Amino acid sequence: MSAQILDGKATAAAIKSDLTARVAVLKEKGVTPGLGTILVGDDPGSQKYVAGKHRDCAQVGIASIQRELPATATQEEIEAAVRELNEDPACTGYIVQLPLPKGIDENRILELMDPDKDADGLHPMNLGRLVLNEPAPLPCTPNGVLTLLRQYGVEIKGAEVVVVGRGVTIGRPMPLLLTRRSENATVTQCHTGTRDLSAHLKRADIIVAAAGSAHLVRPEDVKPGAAVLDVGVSRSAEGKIVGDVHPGVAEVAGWISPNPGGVGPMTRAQLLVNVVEAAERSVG
Ligand SMILES: Nc1nc2c(c(=O)[nH]1)N[C@@H](CN(C=O)c1ccc(C(=O)N[C@@H](CCC(=O)O)C(=O)O)cc1)CN2
Repeated sequence: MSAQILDGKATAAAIKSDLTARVAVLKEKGVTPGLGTILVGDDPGSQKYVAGKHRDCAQVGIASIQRELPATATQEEIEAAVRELNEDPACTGYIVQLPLPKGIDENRILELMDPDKDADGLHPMNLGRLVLNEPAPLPCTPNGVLTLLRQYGVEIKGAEVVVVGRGVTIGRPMPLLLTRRSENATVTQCHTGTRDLSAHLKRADIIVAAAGSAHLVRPEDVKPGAAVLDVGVSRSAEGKIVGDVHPGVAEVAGWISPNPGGVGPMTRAQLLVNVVEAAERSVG
């Protein structure tokens, strides 16, 4: 058996094509959506992701606002950049690229953002709205995972889903999205404290692997025909991406997302969706 590829690159391209048309309509109404990014430090991965976000913006006609601070930036300096984007009328929505350097209070930075400009859906108010089932910008990676599953017709309703990881960008919000009535999945959240990960994985119809642990999910852990989404990123000595999913899983799974080329491009596409939706709300 060889799994069907959940092609994030192609699905993201289709989303961006739709957004290009929507941005053109907004511009006719005198509104140019703008995405801001705050990047602190010189982590090559983060630099690459932020550059990709701005490349996407250029493709669909969204304006880019880039703020870069050195790794030595203080809490106060980062907070000043956040306040500046909160006030900038050209900035429809923005993100603070995570993780921030050690010693910076990340939660305080997120809390300081204007929730109406939170393009990542990670402000506590927006995460709270998600819990309360109120409209909110959805966190980009979890929403990208859902969009990819829907695009390829993977049954989510009633599915047993195992999410591996509990980080703020994916692991925490992913079950919130999956357990909404519109999705109706049953979710088990696993993490480094889980006693028998393999036992949980073996029961899953859908696995979302977001632990950042190379080849954590092995072929023998996967139920034949399951959908496996590889979200985790580790780097080999040569700097190449190594996902959380062992390559042999493709022989057992029914669907698999490549890494790179799977959830990463979807994360970026959903970010643009959040910015365009915010701009559309502003024109009513
Ligand atoms: N503020 C945020 N910070 C971070 C988020 C996030 O959603 N918001 N998620 C991750 C990183 N991330 C988004 O910023 C991200 C990860 C991967 C990609 C991507 O396009 N990956 C490519 C490969 C790129 C490469 O070669 O390295 C792919 O998978 O094909 C985009 C964005 C942590 N921080």
